[in-house]
Amino acid sequence: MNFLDQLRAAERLNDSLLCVGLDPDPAKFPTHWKGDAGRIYDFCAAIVDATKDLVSAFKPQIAYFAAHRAEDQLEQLMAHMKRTAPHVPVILDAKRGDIGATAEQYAREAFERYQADAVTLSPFMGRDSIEPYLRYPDKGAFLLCRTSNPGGDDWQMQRLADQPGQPRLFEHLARLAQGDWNLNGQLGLVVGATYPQEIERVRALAPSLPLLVPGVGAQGGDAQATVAAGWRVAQGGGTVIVNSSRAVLYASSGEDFAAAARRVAQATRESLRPASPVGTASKASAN
Ligand SMILES: O=c1ccn([C@@H]2O[C@H](COP(=O)(O)O)[C@@H](O)[C@H]2O)c(=O)[nH]1
Repeated sequence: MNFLDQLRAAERLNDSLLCVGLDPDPAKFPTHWKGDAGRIYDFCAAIVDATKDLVSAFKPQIAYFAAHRAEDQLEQLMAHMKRTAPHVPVILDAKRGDIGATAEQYAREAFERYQADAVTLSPFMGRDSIEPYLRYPDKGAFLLCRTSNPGGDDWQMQRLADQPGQPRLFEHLARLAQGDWNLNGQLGLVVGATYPQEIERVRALAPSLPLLVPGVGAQGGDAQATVAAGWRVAQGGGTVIVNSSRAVLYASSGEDFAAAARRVAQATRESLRPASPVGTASKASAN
């Protein structure tokens, strides 16, 4: 099963557009584990176990593991997710971007070492920096397009004078990802929930691509506006994968942290309900 099929199956099974982000920060761990980087696996596995029937995807952010020399715990966690939640695709948030030869190694890391189903990439170095990931035909790749942070304006909102209509950089990228760059239909785009108008614009330019949307929860993005702007499955278009990390992970600092995470995940899933049921499949999207 390829990444998109896996994603749509998980959305339907769990009736959800929510992605729980796994950003383990030992300084924020529950009191009994606080500051203990040796508990990264235990913490994340407990969150996975508590939410695996509520999500369409999980998104571990690699920096939170690498910073604590916890890559072995990330490998363990990936294996845990494959074993206990095989129906939930895992997007490795690595934001890689480098020349082709180096990208080949990053692709091996994401897809062979960690067994991720999809990866996030920075498209700044162009098409040849993306191609090595697309050689894994069942895997997905999400390109940073209109990110959730204020500094995204610095590049992504600039206009390209030599393109017809002088599109903004993020608009140009959305077109490329929907078109020429998407060799085997593996690409998606990252668009922040903090900019619903731009989600709508990206959706217009990339009607069928899955959009990974971080920014609800701790960053204050509007869940309902995100779904209204980006979810087009009922019309035969693309879906949204709406990520929340800190708001779920650190819902409680007590021993009840996993139960509290589950409650927040449940409430967030509810806040992401589209007008038609998540499982809606039009003719086009069922293909
Ligand atoms: O534009 C982007 C791209 C990626 N992220 C990542 O998503 C999560 C958000 O975490 P919260 O705690 O829900 O704010 C985090 O891993 C970021 O690296 C993003 O926020 N914005």
